[in-house]
Amino acid sequence: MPVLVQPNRAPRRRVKICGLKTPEDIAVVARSGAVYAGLVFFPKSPRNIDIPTARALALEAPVGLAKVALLVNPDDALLDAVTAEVPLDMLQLHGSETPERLSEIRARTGLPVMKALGVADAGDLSAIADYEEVADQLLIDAKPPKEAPLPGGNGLSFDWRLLEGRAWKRPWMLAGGLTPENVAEAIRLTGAQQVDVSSGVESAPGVKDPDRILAFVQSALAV
Ligand SMILES: O=C(O)c1ccccc1N[C@@H]1O[C@H](COP(=O)(O)O)[C@@H](O)[C@H]1O
Repeated sequence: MPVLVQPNRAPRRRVKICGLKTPEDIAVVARSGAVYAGLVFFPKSPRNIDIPTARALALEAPVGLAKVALLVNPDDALLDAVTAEVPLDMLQLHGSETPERLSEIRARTGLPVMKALGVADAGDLSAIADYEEVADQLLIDAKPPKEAPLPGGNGLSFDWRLLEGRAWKRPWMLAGGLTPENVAEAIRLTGAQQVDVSSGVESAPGVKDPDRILAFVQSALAV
């Protein structure tokens, strides 16, 4: 009898590719072995898409590719509009949402929430404890500089040694300036089992590069 499932051979590490805008992006991400596809709802971003486009992309995604909506301080109207139209598996909250607001969003949408937290130095790590009880996952990203136009997606990294040996209460994802060239080192230093990338797999802002997506996932899963 053929063996259809080989759980012991499935990589434990999970990769998210964020800022997908076209059916071709979805196809290459699905083929790459990544398990999360990020859809950005933030007008200032070069990766922003409207709700009908997001719906079409989400419907293209094969079973097994989780659709993650990236939102920045969304109000209830935006949450309702996005979740009514787009079949989603998780929300990524990349603004200054408080733990209380996170709980509200979780209850309102019925979706798991991943809270992005920016890190520049050791002092920023104290915020992790504030969210560990309410977030389903944490996303640890580089803190954007004050003048940065975006709260994330800037291709900036932080000192990964700050996370070395840390005990985590929640599943978490490492982000910020990851590339096919540096992701393996980032994983080794931080012990991250999940990694997220946007600008590091682009040929221009908002334009995904299939070869870089494939190289990124291959490097991340090979560690
Ligand atoms: O990708 C964006 O345009 C974006 C906009 C607003 C908030 C977050 C955004 N992206 C997220 O930022 C991190 C790091 O991205 P990068 O790899 O350094 O470009 C990642 O979690 C993206 O999902």
